[in-house]
Amino acid sequence: MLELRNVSIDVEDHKAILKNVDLTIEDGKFVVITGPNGGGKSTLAKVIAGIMTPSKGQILLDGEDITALSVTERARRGITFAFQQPVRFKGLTVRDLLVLAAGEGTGEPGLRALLRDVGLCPKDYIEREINASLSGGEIKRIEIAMALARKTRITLFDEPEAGIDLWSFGNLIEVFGRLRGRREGTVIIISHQERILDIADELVVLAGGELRAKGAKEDILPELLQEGACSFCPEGARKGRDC
Ligand SMILES: Nc1ncnc2c1ncn2[C@@H]1O[C@H](COP(=O)(O)OP(=O)(O)OP(=O)(O)O)[C@@H](O)[C@H]1O
Repeated sequence: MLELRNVSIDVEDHKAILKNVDLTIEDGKFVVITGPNGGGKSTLAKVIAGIMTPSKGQILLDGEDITALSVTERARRGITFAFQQPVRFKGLTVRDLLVLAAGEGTGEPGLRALLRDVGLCPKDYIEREINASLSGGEIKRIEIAMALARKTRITLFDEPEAGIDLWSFGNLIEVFGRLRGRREGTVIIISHQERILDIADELVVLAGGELRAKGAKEDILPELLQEGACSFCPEGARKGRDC
C-alpha cells in the first residue's frame, strides 16, 4: 500500500504546488489522476517516483517511510516511472530494450509475448532500431511493453495518450484494459482522457495543488463529466458558482 501523508511541495516565493495531499493507494489498483492543467498531477507523480522531494509530509510504502529515498532506491522497491520517450542510443533495438526491462534470463518466447501484448507483431518489430523511424504510437507501445516486462509493484504513466493519433488511441486503451485485467501491480496513470478515466478502478482529482476528490470511478466520473460543473475547479469552488 502506498500512502501520502500531508504532502506539500513549495517552490520559489513559497508558492505551493502541492498542498497537504493525503492519499492512499491500495495494491493492485488501476488509478487515474486527473484534473485541470497545472493542478499538480505531474508533480504528484514525480513525488511518488522520487524525482521531487516534498517540502513537508511523508510517503510510505507498506508502512516504510520512503520520503528520503532516491529514484533508484524506490525503483529497487518496485516504483517505476514509465518515461514518455525510451532511451535512444544508436544501434539499440526493441529487443535490447525489452531484455533490459525483463532481465537477461527472459527467453525469446517471453520477449515476443510482450510485443504481442501491446499489439505489435514481434516479427516486424523485435529487431527494429529505436530511432525516429518508429511512430509516436509505436514508441508508446514499446514503452508500455517495457513497463509490463519490469513487473514492478507500482508503475506510473504521465499522459500516455500524448502524441497518439485517434486510431492508435483505441489500441492504447485496449492495452491498458489488458494491463488492468492482469492485476499484476498497481498502475497510476495521469490522464485527461475520458476513455482512460473510464477504465479506472479509482479516480483522483487534483486541482490547484489540492486533492479535490478520490473514489470509485462510478462516484466521481459523473460529476467530472457534468457540463459546466465547477466543484473541482478552484475558481468555481471559491466563488461558490459555476464558471
Ligand atoms: N519546479 C517548479 N517550479 C515552479 N513551478 C513549478 C515547478 N514545477 C511545477 N510548477 C508549477 O506547478 C503547477 C503544477 O504543475 P504540474 O506539472 O504538476 O501540473 P499538471 O497538473 O501535471 O498540469 P498539466 O495537466 O498541464 O500537465 C504548475 O502551475 C507549474 O507551472
